Amino acid sequence: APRYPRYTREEVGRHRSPQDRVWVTHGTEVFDVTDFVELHPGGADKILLAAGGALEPFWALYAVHSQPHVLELLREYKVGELSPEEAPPTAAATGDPFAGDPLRHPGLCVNSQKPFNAEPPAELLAERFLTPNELFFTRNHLPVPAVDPGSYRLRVEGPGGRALSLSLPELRSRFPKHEVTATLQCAGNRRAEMSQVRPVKGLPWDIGAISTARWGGARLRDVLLHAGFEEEREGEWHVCFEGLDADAGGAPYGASIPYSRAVSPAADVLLAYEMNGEELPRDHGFPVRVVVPGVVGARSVKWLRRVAVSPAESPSHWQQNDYKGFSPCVDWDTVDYKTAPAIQELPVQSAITHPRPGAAVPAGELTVKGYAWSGGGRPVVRVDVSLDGGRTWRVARLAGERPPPERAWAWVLWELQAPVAAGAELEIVCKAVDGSYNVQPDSVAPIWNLRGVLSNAWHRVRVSVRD
Ligand code: HEM
Repeated sequence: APRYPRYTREEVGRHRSPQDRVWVTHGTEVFDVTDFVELHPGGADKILLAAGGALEPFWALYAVHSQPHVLELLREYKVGELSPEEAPPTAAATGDPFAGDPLRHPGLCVNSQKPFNAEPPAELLAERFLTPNELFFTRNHLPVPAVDPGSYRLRVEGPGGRALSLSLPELRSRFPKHEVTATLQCAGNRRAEMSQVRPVKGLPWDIGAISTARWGGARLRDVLLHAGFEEEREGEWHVCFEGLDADAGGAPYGASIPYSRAVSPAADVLLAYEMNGEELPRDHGFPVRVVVPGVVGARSVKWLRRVAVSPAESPSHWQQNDYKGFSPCVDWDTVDYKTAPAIQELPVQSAITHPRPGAAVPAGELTVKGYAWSGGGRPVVRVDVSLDGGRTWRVARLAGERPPPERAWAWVLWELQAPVAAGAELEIVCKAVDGSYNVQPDSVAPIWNLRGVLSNAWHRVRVSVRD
């Protein structure tokens, strides 16, 4: 057998265009597929999304590739093997607190490198109900902590000093594993549209700061009851979470949820150690994260080190002075964060993932695709789609099974087919309705807010139909 040169993932990542050659990996093998790009039955644009990284997360979305003839074809393009002893740089060695961050898939659309914030390409977002882990949107506030699973301990505390310390094997063995399919969405999803109205402060997320996974872990409820806390508490209590990620001054990321949600068996709040059947990836909170279904992603604290029952909300910056909504009349000179509640359940949301803005689509039958979701476990009951800017409407077909009422934690994917005539200019619009008949606002300006959160106006995509 031929001996192949060894490459690091970083070296592979430098080959992302026909000019620099297009390299991809599959397993531990490296391929130069530059000459295949134009021959790809799925299109050159699709194959380029994987350029510089692993094919697996993309092929997980398109089952056509799990056929022997595809692997055979790939074998012709082999140029190397991945180095087995790829030692990542450490934060201590370089003085860069982000140097120990994991390697990411180059197909992600990056909004900020340090801390790392990235979303999957919109055209792939709704291709599958479960988002592959490598493509799941990543929202980090700080460097990714390096956690040794052997010495990891989760502390559970309350007033009066009641404390429990759990190792990873204890968390896995003492509590039944509970699985929940839940969508997480960042409060800033679709912020880019809001900044077109007036500038806002924050990462310019497109429509991809939302993803869905099957999470596995212990129920927070079971852990709290095991630690001696009761089913109900008089008055307003909270459960505060702290991560192992900390800023330069040592302050950890933190957030809290109401006690009633934390102990409710119907709320399905998890201390998750699995994501889509695998251990949590480092970017998603290895070894343990909170997953609060139906609630803004900011409360699903990653790299969890401490759970504390408290009479007050988390004192963290991100609970007190961020992730809150304000009137369009409030600016940075007048804002008073104490006057608004922390965002918990999110409003109803939907977006078009296909076609993309500015596309030139063929005449004939057009397929419009997208996602829809609502907070608080409210199911999406309908998605309306317009091709003429909202003058006339059709009802999209919702895919998948109907979730149990009040526990609709995951998005629905929807699709609409409609005939379109050559030369037409279309303004495609979508809007979702949830089980409480909440609807999305028709435009962005009336919900504009200085931090660019809760951006859920009708999603509009302009395309032209080719002659
Ligand atoms: C080197 C990498 C790749 C190879 C060798 C490859 C190969 C192929 C082959 C042989 C087919 C036809 C399969 C059949 O019908 O029997 C196919 C179809 C397809 N591929 Fe890929 N592919 C690659 C990467 C990708 C990526 C990264 C994506 C998506 C991001 C993708 C998306 C598609 C789609 C959507 C089709 C179906 C096209 C259709 O039937 O209309 N492929 N690919």
